[in-house]
Amino acid sequence: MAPDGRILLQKRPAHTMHGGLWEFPGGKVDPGESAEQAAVREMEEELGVVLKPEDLVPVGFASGALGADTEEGSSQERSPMRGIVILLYLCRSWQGVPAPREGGEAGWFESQAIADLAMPPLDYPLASALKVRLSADFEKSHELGVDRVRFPF
Ligand SMILES: Nc1nc2c([nH]c(=O)n2[C@H]2C[C@H](O)[C@@H](COP(=O)(O)OP(=O)(O)OP(=O)(O)O)O2)c(=O)[nH]1
Repeated sequence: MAPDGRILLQKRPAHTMHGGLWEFPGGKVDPGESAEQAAVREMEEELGVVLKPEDLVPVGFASGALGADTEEGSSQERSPMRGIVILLYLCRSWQGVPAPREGGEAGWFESQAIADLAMPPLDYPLASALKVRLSADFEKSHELGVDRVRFPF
């Protein structure tokens, strides 16, 4: 999240599952990694920015069937279902300027605009969890008289 409250999302490459849809940046956890280590690694690999694991604030999670709403998903329905759980973290500080390294597209969005984007199914509940979290942060900063967090809803 940028200091002005905008959130970075990236567009999934056209040829992949959910291709062309906007998603929260991230990727799969490798064996032996924690979720936070995976997030730090993926942000460096995909966007060229360095995050500290301690700067990651858990926001929420979403779970469902892998590839739901896709052709891949419907073919998987005939085999044992493979589940997917996505964890969303908020990070307000990093080193470097985020830019897609793998030829994709990234964009900064006002948080209230995210739910109007075309996204894979699990990114919608993640966007709702983010909205709740930012709202709580705003209320808290308001109570404390701190004008640290912009709340655009
Ligand atoms: N963001 C998101 N991904 C989803 C949803 N449903 C679903 O099956 N997926 C899949 C797409 C991807 O295969 C996987 C996310 O892994 P990923 O971000 O590492 O994407 P990827 O497999 O295309 O990339 P990579 O591992 O080759 O780098 O989860 C969803 O609702 N949101």
